[in-house]
Amino acid sequence: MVSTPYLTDAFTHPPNYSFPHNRLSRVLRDPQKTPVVLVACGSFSPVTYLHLRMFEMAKDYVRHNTDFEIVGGYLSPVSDMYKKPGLLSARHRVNMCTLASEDSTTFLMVDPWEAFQSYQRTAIVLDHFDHEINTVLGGVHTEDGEHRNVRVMLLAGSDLISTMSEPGVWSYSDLEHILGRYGTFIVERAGSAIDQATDSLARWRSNIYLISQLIQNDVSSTKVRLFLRRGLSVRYLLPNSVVDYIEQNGLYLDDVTSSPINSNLEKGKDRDVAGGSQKKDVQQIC
Ligand SMILES: Nc1ncnc2c1ncn2[C@@H]1O[C@H](COP(=O)(O)OP(=O)(O)OP(=O)(O)O)[C@@H](O)[C@H]1O
Ligand SMILES: NC(=O)c1ccc[n+]([C@@H]2O[C@H](COP(=O)(O)O)[C@@H](O)[C@H]2O)c1
Repeated sequence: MVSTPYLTDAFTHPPNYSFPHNRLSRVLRDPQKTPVVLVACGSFSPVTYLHLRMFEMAKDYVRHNTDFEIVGGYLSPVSDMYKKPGLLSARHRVNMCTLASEDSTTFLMVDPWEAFQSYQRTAIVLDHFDHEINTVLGGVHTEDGEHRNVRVMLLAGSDLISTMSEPGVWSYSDLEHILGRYGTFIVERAGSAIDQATDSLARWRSNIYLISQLIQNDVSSTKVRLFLRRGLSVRYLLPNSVVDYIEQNGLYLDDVTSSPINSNLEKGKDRDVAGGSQKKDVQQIC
C-alpha cells in the first residue's frame, strides 16, 4: 500500500460525538483473511434499499472472490454544507440511516461524524475511520489474540466513481489517497457503465473491486423524493421504519433546492443526473 503524506490524528469532532462501534466485530474469524471495514459516503436523502443492498452485494462478492473478511460497515451521511439539491438536514438523514441500519444486516452502523460538521472530503473521512478503528480502538485480533490492522475501504456506486474521471471534482492527491492507500468496492449502477467509470483509474486497478448488479435495480433517492412530492407511495423502496419516519415528519413534500457550496463538486453530480438515464426516468415520472 502507498503510504500517506497526510493522515492526521487532529480530527475535529462534532459536539458530543463518539465513534459507533457496537456492531464492529473485534475478532477475525479466519486468521488467513484481511479484516476490512466498508464505508459508504453519500447524501442518503433519503436512504433506500439500494444503499443497503450495496453492503449485501459487497458481502457476497468479498466472500466468493477475495481474501478479505468484513468486520463492519458504515453509512457516512455527508455534511449539510455539501448543499446538494434535495439534501435534507443532517439530523433527519442520520435518523433515517439509523432506522435503516437497525432494520438490517448485523454489521451495518451509521457514523454521524461527517454529517454534523463542516464539509469533509472523502479522503479525510476515510482517514477518520482508519484513525478511530486502528489507532483509537486498536484494530481487531484473531481468536489466538494476534493483533490485525483493519483495512478501510470505500463502498460506492459506479456513478460516484465515474465523477472521479471528471476534471475538478476530485484532486489527484485525494484519488491517490482514496484508491492508492485505501481502495474501493464499486457497485454497478444502471445508467453508469462500470468499465467507463474505471478506465482512467487503471493505475489503481489492484485496489479497485468491481461488483456487478445481477438483479438490476435503479432506485435512487432523487426518484424517491419525486414520488413523495407527488404523493406517490415509496413503500418497499425503502425500509418501512424510514417510510414511517418520513410520513410522521412530513419530509420531502416541498422542493428543497440549494445553491452548491462548490460548483465543481456539484457539477459532477449534476452532469450525472442530467446526462444519465436518471433524467429520462425523472421526466417519465413528471
Ligand atoms: N441504485 C444504486 N445502484 C448502485 N449504487 C447506488 C444506487 N443508489 C445509490 N448508490 C450509491 O450509494 C452511494 C450514496 O448515494 P447517494 O446518497 O448519493 O444516493 P443517490 O440515490 O445517488 O442520491 P441522489 O439521487 O440524491 O443523487 C453512492 O456511492 C451511490 O453511487
Ligand atoms: N473530492 C471529494 O472528496 C469528493 C468529490 C465529490 C463527491 N464526494 C463525496 O461523494 C459523496 C457524493 O454523494 P452524492 O452522490 O450524493 O453527491 C459525498 O459523500 C461527497 O462528500 C467527495
